Amino acid sequence: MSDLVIKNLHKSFGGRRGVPPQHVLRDIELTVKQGEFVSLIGHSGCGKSTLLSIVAGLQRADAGSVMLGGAEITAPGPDRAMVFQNYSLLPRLSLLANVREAARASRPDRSKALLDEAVERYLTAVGLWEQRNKLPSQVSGGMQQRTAVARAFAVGPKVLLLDEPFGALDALTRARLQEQLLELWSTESTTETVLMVTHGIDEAILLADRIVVMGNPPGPSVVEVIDVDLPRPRDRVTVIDQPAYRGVQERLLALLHADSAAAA
Ligand SMILES: Nc1ncnc2c1ncn2[C@@H]1O[C@H](COP(=O)(O)OP(=O)(O)OP(=O)(O)O)[C@@H](O)[C@H]1O
Repeated sequence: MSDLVIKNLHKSFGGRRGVPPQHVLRDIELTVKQGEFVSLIGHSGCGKSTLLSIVAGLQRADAGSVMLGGAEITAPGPDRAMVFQNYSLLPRLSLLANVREAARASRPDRSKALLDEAVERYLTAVGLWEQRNKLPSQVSGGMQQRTAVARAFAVGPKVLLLDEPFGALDALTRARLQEQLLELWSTESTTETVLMVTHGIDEAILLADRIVVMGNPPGPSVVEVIDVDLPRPRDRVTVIDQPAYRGVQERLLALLHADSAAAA
């Protein structure tokens, strides 16, 4: 099984030239099971992006380990793909070339036919096949983010890491992209596990199987893990009437409010 297992993880920044270290992540113990969708939520600065980038292999922890399928993560790899808030497409490449180049570089052993098939499938799934020859500057922010999502799926990762990917989008575009993400994750891809940073309580409940509430230092990084016991597929209009939805929403609000009160 390709579970993602985080054990005893610590991370600080600074701590040189007489400046005390800033402890950002403290003693994180978290297992994300293969096939799970887990959201990370917490106030600004509690270390959500830092945790995601350690799982991506872009940063190293000071102590502890992150294992994927029994192997320790020490560097980026094609078994993980990350989507950032700010689109991060290459400006001189078309949407098609952005997706194709990332997919080709991450899996050079894939045949041209399989590569072309993956690129077309994911650009079509996010509704951008017709726009494929445009440059990022010629399309909207929402379209750029859809391209970034298509690119991440085309890489064929086991684990998708999403760092607040819809934060910069308007509500309608965000809703559409949430649906496309769920569709891709649940039906059309090799991607089984999703770890997603969000600031949106409703977004976390709509998408996740479990929500990890993170707190600001000096307390522990993981304050509570909440199960979202709502059947799938979830409909954003009707899901909010379910008692389980209200329960999770109230618990999240209480925890996040308590953390802001402690930080004040
Ligand atoms: N490379 C770095 N060097 C020094 N400090 C850093 C570095 N990266 C992050 N930090 C600090 O670590 C803390 C956590 O940052 P991080 O971006 O992980 O938080 P976050 O929870 O994702 O915040 P936000 O919700 O605002 O994006 C912040 O105080 C930040 O300034």
